[in-house]
Amino acid sequence: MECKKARAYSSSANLGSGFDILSMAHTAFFDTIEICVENKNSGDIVIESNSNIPLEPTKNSATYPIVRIMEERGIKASLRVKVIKGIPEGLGLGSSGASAAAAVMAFNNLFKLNLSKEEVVRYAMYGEIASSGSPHPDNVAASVFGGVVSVVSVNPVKVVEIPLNYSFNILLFVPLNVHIEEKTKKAREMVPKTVKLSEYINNSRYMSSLLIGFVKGERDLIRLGLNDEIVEKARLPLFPYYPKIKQIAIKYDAIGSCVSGAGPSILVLTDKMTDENKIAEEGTKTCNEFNVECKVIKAKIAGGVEVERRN
Ligand SMILES: Nc1ncnc2c1ncn2[C@@H]1O[C@H](COP(=O)(O)OP(=O)(O)OP(=O)(O)O)[C@@H](O)[C@H]1O
Ligand SMILES: N[C@@H](CCO)C(=O)O
Repeated sequence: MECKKARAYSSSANLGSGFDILSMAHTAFFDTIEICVENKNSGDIVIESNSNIPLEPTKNSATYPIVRIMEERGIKASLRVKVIKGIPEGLGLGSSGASAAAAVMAFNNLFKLNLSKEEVVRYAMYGEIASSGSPHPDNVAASVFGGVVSVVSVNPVKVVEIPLNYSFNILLFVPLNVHIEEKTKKAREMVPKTVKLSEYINNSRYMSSLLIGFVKGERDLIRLGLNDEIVEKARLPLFPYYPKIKQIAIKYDAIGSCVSGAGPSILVLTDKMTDENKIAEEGTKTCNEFNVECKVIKAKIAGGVEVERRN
């Protein structure tokens, strides 16, 4: 029986005002997906997992993309898919997206499809439909490409890797005692359908500042760019502790802070000027004030999805 394993890292999407556009992969956590071909004459998929995720192939973000690839390309095979979760689910860390990215990459390798990275993203987006009902491309793009990415087009999928000329570390405030059923689906329903022109202009300024800050290596521009007047504001009830954590981050000279994806995790970018310990100490106290127990994870920018080489 032939098998392939792939690993994909966690991600924080919606960087600043980059809702559904800007995302970064980080080393905080990773998922591993192993796909084995049992035979090539039927199309059933059996899922095994170490975590409490759906085991119905069309409901699991790792396997729904595989179902769609097999349908689209007329591939018949009985598969055993092991979803080894390292990324906690429903916390804004791109858990569903990483599973999808790793599964598509493993399948791509197993069946020698030679998919481009953007085709891997296109198929992995089906995984986000399975988990949240919408094919948002940002988490999967970061898990596939690594680094910081901008999804500049979805039809066709076009992903641009952002050159980073400012080195930074990452702190993530990850709530341990928060579980919101279908969190991203609910969070997407909270986003307003229309916005004020002034909010649109300010958010466009922030995105411009963030991108230029990353490329030119200008700390102040990155800080200014990590703001959002539309989506974070609309979703604030999901993470009421965020404004105070953001203030603490700036007080102790972080580069900046924003919500990680649809939350409830919070992302803080730091460098040598930052007092990370004070941010961690006072930020976790802030979580406690809201009856939330936050764990602080230190991480760095991660690479893209990788097929594990059998030694
Ligand atoms: N392979 C999978 N990995 C993680 N979650 C999965 C997977 N398959 C289905 N799900 C379901 O998707 C939901 C988690 O996805 P959701 O989009 O809400 O959050 P997330 O992907 O963990 O983080 P983010 O907010 O960054 O998208 C859970 O209800 C989970 O049961
Ligand atoms: N852009 C997506 C990311 C989910 O992590 C959303 O905010 O719904």
